[in-house]
Amino acid sequence: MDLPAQTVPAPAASASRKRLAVVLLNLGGPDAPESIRPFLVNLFTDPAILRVPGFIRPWLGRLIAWRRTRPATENYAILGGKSPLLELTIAQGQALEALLNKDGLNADSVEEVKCFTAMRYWHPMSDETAAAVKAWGPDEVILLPLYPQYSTTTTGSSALAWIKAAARAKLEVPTTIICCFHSHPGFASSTAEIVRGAWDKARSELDPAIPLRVLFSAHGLPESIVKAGDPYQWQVEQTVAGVVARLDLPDLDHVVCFQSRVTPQKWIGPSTEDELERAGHDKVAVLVVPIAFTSEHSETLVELDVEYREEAEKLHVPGYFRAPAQNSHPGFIGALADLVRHGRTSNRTLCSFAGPRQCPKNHKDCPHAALIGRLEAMPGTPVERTARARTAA
Ligand SMILES: C=CC1=C(C)c2cc3[nH]c(cc4nc(cc5[nH]c(cc1n2)c(C)c5CCC(=O)O)C(CCC(=O)O)=C4C)c(C)c3C=C
Ligand SMILES: [Fe+2]
Ligand SMILES: [Fe+2]
Repeated sequence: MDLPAQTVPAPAASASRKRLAVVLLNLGGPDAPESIRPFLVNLFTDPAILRVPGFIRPWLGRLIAWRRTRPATENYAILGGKSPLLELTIAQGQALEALLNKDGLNADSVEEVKCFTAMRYWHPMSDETAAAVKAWGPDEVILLPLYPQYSTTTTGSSALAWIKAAARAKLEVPTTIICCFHSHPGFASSTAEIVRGAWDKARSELDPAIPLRVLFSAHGLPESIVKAGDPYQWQVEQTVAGVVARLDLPDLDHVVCFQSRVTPQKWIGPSTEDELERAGHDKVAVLVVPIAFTSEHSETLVELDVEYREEAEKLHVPGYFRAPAQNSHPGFIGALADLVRHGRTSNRTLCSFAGPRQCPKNHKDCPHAALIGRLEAMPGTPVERTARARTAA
């Protein structure tokens, strides 16, 4: 596969010039119709996603992927047979790289920053990217998930995949993992700016007599994963509270809901579809805000823009509007730059937007409780080396 953003010249070693590789972690999406099935197989055979005994997983995962291929193919056909996620993630990386190189990271040191992309379920995946990062020869690596809220199924899974790939590539440099930024002030403000713009536009198009309700719609999760201790739902609620506080819309009618249920188990709710039904019943228009995706992809462009819009019409919802995802919004890229700066100076292997653990104790799958030990115990990995160096210091 051609990876223009990651084919980089070999390092021109210089003692005074430090190199920082920022690896953007994202989910990935098929790049052609024939990639849809193998992409889904990668997704459904991930132990973080399909929590069944290991000997059943390859069979069951393939079966679920096979069943999902048809609806997924129909969805991706609307987008020309592929996901836009890679292009949008590369664009975010380019904007972040330009900003970090322009503004610098520390007043007292001159550094060169390069952004790379590692996708979890489709190319470029961690092994390819770890090799590209190694070839560039950084002094330090920062892993930056494009998921604001931590879930074992997303950031947790990607971080583990990266650490294993980095060990295979013998990429032995200090590595910091930014685990979440659900309540980062810059992230909340830039999201509020986007939502406020969409709100003002919707209001200007809507009959003033019709009330408008904001549906903050996040990707759902099976309830069993949340009950097992995954902090994702709690973190989504924190994001929404932070964004609403910055909207300057007193008494805003809003709700947090969850979309994209793809397995038969019980998923967390309320579902976005149920909220559309309630809006139809209450005769209020809706502004749907994707709150757990930072770029457009199949679930915003197809599920929100096509399927739920049609559903809203059927349910006689008197108006349907959708706020865009962050993509390369300057405020959002500024927030990512701040996370990188903070991660570098935190002196932590695992760093939230504010440094230490943010999740209340009952979320036992918070990475500060559940992931850090596993990462540090992986022999020969960059994280283990960072941990040892930090312990020694
Ligand atoms: C916050 C983000 C996400 C969480 C949490 C998440 C959990 C999760 N996802 C599935 C199954 C599928 N997800 C699919 C696509 C997809 N998922 C996310 C994000 C989260 N997933 C994104 C950004 C994308 C889109 C990629 C793209 O198309 O550009 C898909 C494939 C599409 C489809 O078939 O509709 C599946 C399947 C599960 C089971 C799960 C938690 C257990
Ligand atoms: Fe998903
Ligand atoms: Fe946490």
